Amino acid sequence: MTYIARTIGVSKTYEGIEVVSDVNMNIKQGEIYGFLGPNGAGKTTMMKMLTNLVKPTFGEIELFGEKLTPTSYEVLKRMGSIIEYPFFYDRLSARDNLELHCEYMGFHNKKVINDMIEKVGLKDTGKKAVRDFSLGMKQRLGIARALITTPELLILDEPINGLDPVGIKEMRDLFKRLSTEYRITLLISSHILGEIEQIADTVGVIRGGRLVEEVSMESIRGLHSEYVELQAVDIRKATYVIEHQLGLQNFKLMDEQTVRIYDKGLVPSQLTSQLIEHGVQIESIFKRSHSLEEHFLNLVKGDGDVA
Ligand SMILES: Nc1ncnc2c1ncn2[C@@H]1O[C@H](COP(=O)(O)OP(=O)(O)OP(=O)(O)O)[C@@H](O)[C@H]1O
Repeated sequence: MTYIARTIGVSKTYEGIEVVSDVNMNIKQGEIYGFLGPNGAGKTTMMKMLTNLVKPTFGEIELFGEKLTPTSYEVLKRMGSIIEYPFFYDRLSARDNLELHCEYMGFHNKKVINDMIEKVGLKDTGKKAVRDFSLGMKQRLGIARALITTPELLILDEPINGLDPVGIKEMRDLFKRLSTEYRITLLISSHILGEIEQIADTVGVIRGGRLVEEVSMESIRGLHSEYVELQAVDIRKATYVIEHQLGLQNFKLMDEQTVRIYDKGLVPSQLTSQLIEHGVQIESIFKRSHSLEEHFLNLVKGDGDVA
């Protein structure tokens, strides 16, 4: 497994208060890593540490396999970020803003500007001043600016915050494109699950400065599909009926009395009538669906505002 960024036991204390505690994050090359947590959980602080804006009190950070130190300039050149709200000259156009940025950064390859403007979908804005941009357009311009040095890793703190549904959709599409077409690894923070779950490959959940979960969305989806749970006196007989009479394959014996059936095509009324017909005494039967939302809400319970 190639990790583009890792944190090893990272903590940060401000004025005697530990706001990030012993965090181990593992961001794989090429993925979209969704960093989810309520306001004040420590997302921005983590991102600032990853970009060398803030030094960890304890622990280590590895970027592109190298330990991050105060002089890791080469490593930092391989990443782009938007952590605070990006500043623009609001009387100037998107292109002029990006040109000024290149000059300021001493980056002489201005040819990339057109590519970046196109990449983030601002090609048609022409001479329009940034002050007349929507919030979504400004966010995309910020991303274009962060992409100018063609980073391999892009770190975005709450990039969807405040956008309307159209803006959110455009931003999501942009993230997917950056990931699939341009192979950029993305670390995106949010306090809203719905924003993260549709795009992320891996989700890290932070609460009160602690990373309470880091998991692939694929495994989470698998875990939280719907199932029917059956309790019966003679569970062996019940599984025989499930397998041979109803032709179902996807079930799991949980204990001496309980079986969970994951088959999507299962009709519970059919199951009960077959079981009764074959003399199986049913103790209980119910359909369960533990949604993704419930799962994450349970993880951050107590802190309130993860939606
Ligand atoms: N420079 C600082 N000095 C003191 N405390 C700080 C500083 N920066 C952040 N904190 C505190 O650290 C905690 C975590 O803040 P952080 O901004 O990392 O959280 P967050 O998850 O990004 O939340 P939000 O989405 O509200 O920005 C908060 O309690 C915050 O008040």
